[in-house]
Amino acid sequence: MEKLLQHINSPLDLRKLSMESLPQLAHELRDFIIDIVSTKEGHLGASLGVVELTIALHYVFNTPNDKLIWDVGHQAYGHKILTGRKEIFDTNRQLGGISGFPKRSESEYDNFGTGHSSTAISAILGMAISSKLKGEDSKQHIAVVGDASIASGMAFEGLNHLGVTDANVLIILNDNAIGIDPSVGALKKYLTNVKSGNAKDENLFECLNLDYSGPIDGHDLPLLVKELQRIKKIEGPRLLHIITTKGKGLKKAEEDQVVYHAPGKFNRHTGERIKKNSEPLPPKYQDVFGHTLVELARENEEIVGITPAMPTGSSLKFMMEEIPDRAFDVGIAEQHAVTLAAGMATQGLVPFCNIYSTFLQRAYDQVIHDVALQKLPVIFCLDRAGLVGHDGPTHHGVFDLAYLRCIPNLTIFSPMDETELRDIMYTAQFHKNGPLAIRYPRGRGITFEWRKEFSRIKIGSARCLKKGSSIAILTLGHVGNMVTQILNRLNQPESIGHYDMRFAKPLDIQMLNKVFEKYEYIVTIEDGCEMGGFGSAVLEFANKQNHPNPIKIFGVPDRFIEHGTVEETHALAGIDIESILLYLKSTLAQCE
Ligand SMILES: Cc1ncc(C[n+]2csc(CCOP(=O)(O)OP(=O)(O)O)c2C)c(N)n1
Ligand SMILES: CC(=O)[C@@H](O)[C@H](O)COP(=O)(O)O
Ligand SMILES: [Mg+2]
Repeated sequence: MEKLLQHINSPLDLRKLSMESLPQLAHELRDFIIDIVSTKEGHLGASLGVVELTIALHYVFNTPNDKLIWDVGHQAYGHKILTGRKEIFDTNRQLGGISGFPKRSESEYDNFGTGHSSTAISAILGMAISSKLKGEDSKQHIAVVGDASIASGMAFEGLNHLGVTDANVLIILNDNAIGIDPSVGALKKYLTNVKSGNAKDENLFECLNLDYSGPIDGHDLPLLVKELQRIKKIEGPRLLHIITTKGKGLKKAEEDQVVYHAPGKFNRHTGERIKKNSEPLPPKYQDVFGHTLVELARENEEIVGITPAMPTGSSLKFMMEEIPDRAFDVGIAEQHAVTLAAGMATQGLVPFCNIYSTFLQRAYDQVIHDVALQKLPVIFCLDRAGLVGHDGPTHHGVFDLAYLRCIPNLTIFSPMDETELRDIMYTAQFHKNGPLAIRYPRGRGITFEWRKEFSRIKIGSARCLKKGSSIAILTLGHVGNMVTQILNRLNQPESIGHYDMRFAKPLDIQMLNKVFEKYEYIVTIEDGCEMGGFGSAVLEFANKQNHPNPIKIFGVPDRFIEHGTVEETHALAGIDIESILLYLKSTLAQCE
């Protein structure tokens, strides 16, 4: 049979198809997504689950004139393929290729850039109000929001406003009963009741003044099209509740929805995941965090763990399995997670609040107002700090050092390896003098034998790893491991000293004074933004202490870094081995 998808280069082509041929197109679209993601990697389950919805939306609505926003955007692969990016979809998330999320600069069909969750309702309402003000009354505005994302505070703020407007907005609640990990909370319970017909009389969304319809089967394409055509004619704020299966159409992905959220490479026929490497590798920082927390929590009953919706990604799941009473997945609720931790800390608990660096941006005021101002001993474990690679600029954890360093009472540590991570976690439970943030990257460390006995780290203490004579390299965190490779490629490695500073705040002033007196040139390396980060802290120190040494800062420059492998994104940011070597060679030449 001739493929339908090959003739679809835009929704205009799609709209020429008969209703009867749409299920065939859905089948092909699903296959296409599976084909590419099985080799190129990326988010899988969410896009497979909305194949029918994607087709129905572009079939019924007049996109891009009608506005469509995909919340989070990890489910928008079908949308990308149907809106002119089929031929380049194999570049998804690769350096120079298309983004894994909707992006305004990429297509007129990507009405709003997403990546972080729960923004779509506010953004679509903004567009709808703008349409009203411009007199474009017939324009439709649609936001697709998942069941986990709609439970977030920001989504509720949007719904609360939406319900008192007459804006032409349709919210599609895509309810698959799972986020990355199973959805949590009272709203999940409510949605389960609605689906099973056990909800009490009042409908939550109707109470919020939305014209509610559903729940309907989100894989029944004719039904979806019919329902969307009906709803399209209604004015004002509406919500359609659809039920879908994450991973739909690939058995393995339906069966193991957590793993197949983003499974890596897999066999496109069987769904079996392809193992990357059989060589033993050092552990992931995430696993060291997860296992260490369990070890510490077994000994210290005050320890609690918190994650906003990332138990698997952060490895808090280990504690949730072993000590469920003291480990909390609060859903996509970063602000709540931080203030919850603050509340617990007031009562003497020792909260380890694990949040991806990029998602802590959501809870900045809570860090300042609820935690630091009250000097509460909350331990922030900032996962995915630095450049994260293929997720790109929405997810790079590069701003944390700058946005945390300026907050009084807050201590900031970054481990260079697994042992340091364990030791600072051990130390953190005794640190009662305000919050402590521990930032570490996505992925593996360097130490195989990491389950060593704990030792306590002195707050504000740096380590000298190698003495030198003319250039001191000061590093913060895992990026410090680059220095060994750099030294191996230099003719005069003896001229270079290396210091693992560990604390971005407080700095080890004693050590720094010695370093600035001994060495002529100072180089700082970090994987955070160069403005306001660790290098800036060293500059401020030098300025205060009147040290005249030239200081070169290697950090992420003042622009958003695109997606690619971690190595590629480091090179884009100029914090890769080659860029640092270039600088060191020319500086060493001046020292001669
Ligand atoms: C603010 C924020 N916190 C956490 C995440 C990580 N995250 C990405 S997708 C996801 C789950 C979304 O679940 P749901 O909205 O139900 O969509 P589904 O994946 O089921 O389609 C989470 C927690 C995020 N993108 N943004
Ligand atoms: C879409 C989203 O926000 C998450 O799925 C994110 O991509 C997870 O990142 P990790 O793979 O680093 O856990
Ligand atoms: Mg979901």
